[in-house]
Amino acid sequence: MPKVYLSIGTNLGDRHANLQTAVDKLTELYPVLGVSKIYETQPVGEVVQDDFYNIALALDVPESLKPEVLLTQTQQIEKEMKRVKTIHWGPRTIDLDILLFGELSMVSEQLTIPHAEMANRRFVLQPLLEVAERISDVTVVKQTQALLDKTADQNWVQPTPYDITY
Ligand SMILES: Nc1ncnc2c1ncn2[C@@H]1O[C@H](COP(=O)(O)OP(=O)(O)OP(=O)(O)O)[C@@H](O)[C@H]1O
Ligand SMILES: Nc1nc2c(c(=O)[nH]1)N=C(CO)CN2
Repeated sequence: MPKVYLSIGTNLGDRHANLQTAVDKLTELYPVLGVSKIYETQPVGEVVQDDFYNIALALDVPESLKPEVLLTQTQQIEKEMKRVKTIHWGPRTIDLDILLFGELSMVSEQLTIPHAEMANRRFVLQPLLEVAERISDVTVVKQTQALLDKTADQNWVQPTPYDITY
């Protein structure tokens, strides 16, 4: 069964509750293999906005699952959580990104996998490394560690004492 890694971010409202709600909705769809700690992270990009909470998690998905279907499901969760699209890269209740989908590498109008920006984002790589370590995914640990070592992004990423339950 392919492993899918997602990144989830929020910087509006009750950030801990937003992450927990998104994970609860995902557990109704697929078994969750592991979740990182919650990280508080400095906003990346030009927009002046509040700090984010970010997590990464791993899902066990069926071989038959098409990435486009997963995207529709993650976008449905965003909709249900009343994510309102306003400013590009601006504040959001919840944002779910597909980072890795098994061994798949693809670029289409809708989807780029692995995620196009992940290599430059400490707020993605740090939680991804942690969850890959938690589930002993040696390949992803190695790849992610190499990317983290290279990242020039200086924005801070710090673990919070909060955990997601699943
Ligand atoms: N790996 C991926 N995971 C999720 N979405 C992706 C991925 N690759 C491409 N996309 C596309 O990115 C589009 C925009 O995603 P999203 O709304 O999260 O954008 P953003 O980078 O957060 O910026 P914006 O502030 O413009 O919304 C989605 O509609 C989706 O089609
Ligand atoms: N720290 C942090 N910064 C961001 C984030 C995010 O999730 N975390 N998401 C963004 C839009 O995709 C833009 N900037």
